[in-house]
Amino acid sequence: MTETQSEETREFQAEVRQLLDLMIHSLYSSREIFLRELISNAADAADRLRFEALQDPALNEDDPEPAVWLRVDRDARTLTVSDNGIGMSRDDVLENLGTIARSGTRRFLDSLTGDQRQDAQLIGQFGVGFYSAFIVADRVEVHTRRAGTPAEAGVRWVSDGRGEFTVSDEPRQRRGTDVVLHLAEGQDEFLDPERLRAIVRRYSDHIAVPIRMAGGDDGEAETINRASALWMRPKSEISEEEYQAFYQQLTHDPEPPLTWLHNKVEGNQAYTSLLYIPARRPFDLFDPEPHHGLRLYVRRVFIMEDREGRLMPRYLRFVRGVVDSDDLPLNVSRELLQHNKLIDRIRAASVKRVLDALERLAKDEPERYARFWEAFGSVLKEGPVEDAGNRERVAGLLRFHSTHGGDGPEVSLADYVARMKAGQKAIYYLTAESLTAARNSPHLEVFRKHGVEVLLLAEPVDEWLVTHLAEFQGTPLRSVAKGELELDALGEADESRPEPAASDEAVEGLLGRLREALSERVSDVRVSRRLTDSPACIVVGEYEFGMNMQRMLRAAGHELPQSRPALEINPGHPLIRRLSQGDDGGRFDDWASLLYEQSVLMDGGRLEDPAGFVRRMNTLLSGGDAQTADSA
Ligand SMILES: Nc1ncnc2c1ncn2[C@@H]1O[C@H](COP(=O)(O)OP(=O)(O)OP(=O)(O)O)[C@@H](O)[C@H]1O
Repeated sequence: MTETQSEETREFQAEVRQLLDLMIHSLYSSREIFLRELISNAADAADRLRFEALQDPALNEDDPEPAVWLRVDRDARTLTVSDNGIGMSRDDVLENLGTIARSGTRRFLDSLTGDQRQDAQLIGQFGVGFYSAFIVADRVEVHTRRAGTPAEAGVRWVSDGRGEFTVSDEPRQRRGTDVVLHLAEGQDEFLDPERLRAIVRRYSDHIAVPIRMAGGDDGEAETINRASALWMRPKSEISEEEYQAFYQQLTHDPEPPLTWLHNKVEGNQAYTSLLYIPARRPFDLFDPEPHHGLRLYVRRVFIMEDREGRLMPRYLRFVRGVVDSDDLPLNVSRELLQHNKLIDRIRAASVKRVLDALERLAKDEPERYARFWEAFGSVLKEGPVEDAGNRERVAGLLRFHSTHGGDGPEVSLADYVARMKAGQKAIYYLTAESLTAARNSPHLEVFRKHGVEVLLLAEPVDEWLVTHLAEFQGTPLRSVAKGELELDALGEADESRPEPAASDEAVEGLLGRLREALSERVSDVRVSRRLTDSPACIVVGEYEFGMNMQRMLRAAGHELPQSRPALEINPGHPLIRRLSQGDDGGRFDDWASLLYEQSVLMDGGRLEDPAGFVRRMNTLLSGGDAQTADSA
């Protein structure tokens, strides 16, 4: 095939085009990060080759030592980043470099702030690294061949980054990839070996693959990064800056990590782990498919990034870092990892280390712990659901909003238990759709009156949490919105219950009439021990899903049996008093509906017939004159 026959020109996918436009025109500050991105791709390619060659050594051809090269051609004004990694086939090239937007691209574009410095830092995190070449180059060529394919399968990709790229066949002896940057006007600093060396040291020093550059006048190539596995060095010899730099290379997170744990386990099953707890939440923390995981090495050879969560459970998925085992076989496969005792042991020990560290942080540095909680608290709340074995420990790390706390989520279960009232037998909580809804819920009235603390849970995950966290250190957790309340345990409850202003018979009579009027909608109507200010509220059975949970489940497409809540009324409220005295203007059914409907609304629920509700309310507000309202 001649080159022209194989040549095709394509347009960049729309979002890629937008991205390129941005690279070319606005990401000018910190433009040196392009080198970090290209080196990181090259090193990944080397790692992938090494892994595949474990199964198929022929892929190594006669060039088994992985390396990345930087080459400068002053006359042509090019900088080339080369690797002898896995390389790309023609299809790979088409897919990876232009026709398909990667999932991060849209989100990257959405996250831009307009502040160049900040935006440039986003590049690496969103997996849009390759295109950063166009920050400094006005023409980029990629020459590549996939390992294990013949020389004729080589491919060339060229673009000026302005809308189109061209792909053609190009025989190539060496496997792997060369990325040739034709530097744009004014970018000559990237032809200066000293400058390149400084950038590599700053951003890529701990990349485990050697980065080589033709050095001084003798043309000898020298390795310009450390290319050593930082985690294998003794702790005492690693500076704080080195730990942080390694973290940055691993994550591209511009912010330093909150803390890290570096452990060497000796013995017949030896391994080393270096685990980092980041300080801020990555953009993809809640993606259903995890993008990152701990990096697993076997005797310094990179095996895989553990996206399946074998080394770290999902509720600790924010932990980044490295595990390097001395004892796993080098040809370890994903399947093997699923059932491996050594992996199980490493995982259990790593979880313990992270929980230890979080407990220490919570105890010794509550302010930094609060930062951690803000970033990862809602993920940690998955812990009691996912990890029954560590339920109690994780529960101890949780922080909540509370009727007795300040503005932030700062109350731990231990705090709560320590200040429980004499006679109080449960940790009370309320789940709601939002914090405001929780704070204003009628369910809190009697608790406020008695000064009993209630935890306010307003995140979706909280509903799952409380179904799996029945107790904390022997004290049961109870929803204030479920079942009949037993406030008697608090001693003072009985005397201070709201004084029914109507006679018992009148209230009994009202209950009967309400039951009849609302028989389709509620399971029972009873006198409330919860309310002091509101006329009525909705209550579900002790073992039923709360209203909020029911709404979430339905929204997620679950079919739930129609369960009817109970309606509780407050005989001390003027409205209830009026109704029990028969003062309803001949519109008892409307009043009954209204009581029910306002209770549903206060609970954050939706009405089946909102228009009917508004009509009834207007009728009653205008004095219950049926004629005017109905004919309107
Ligand atoms: N030197 C290379 N060798 C082999 N494949 C490469 C090379 N450079 C890029 N690629 C391929 O192109 C894809 C896109 O690269 P790009 O830098 O845009 O994103 P990415 O590296 O996937 O993102 P992330 O930084 O999240 O890993 C890569 O995933 C890889 O498949």
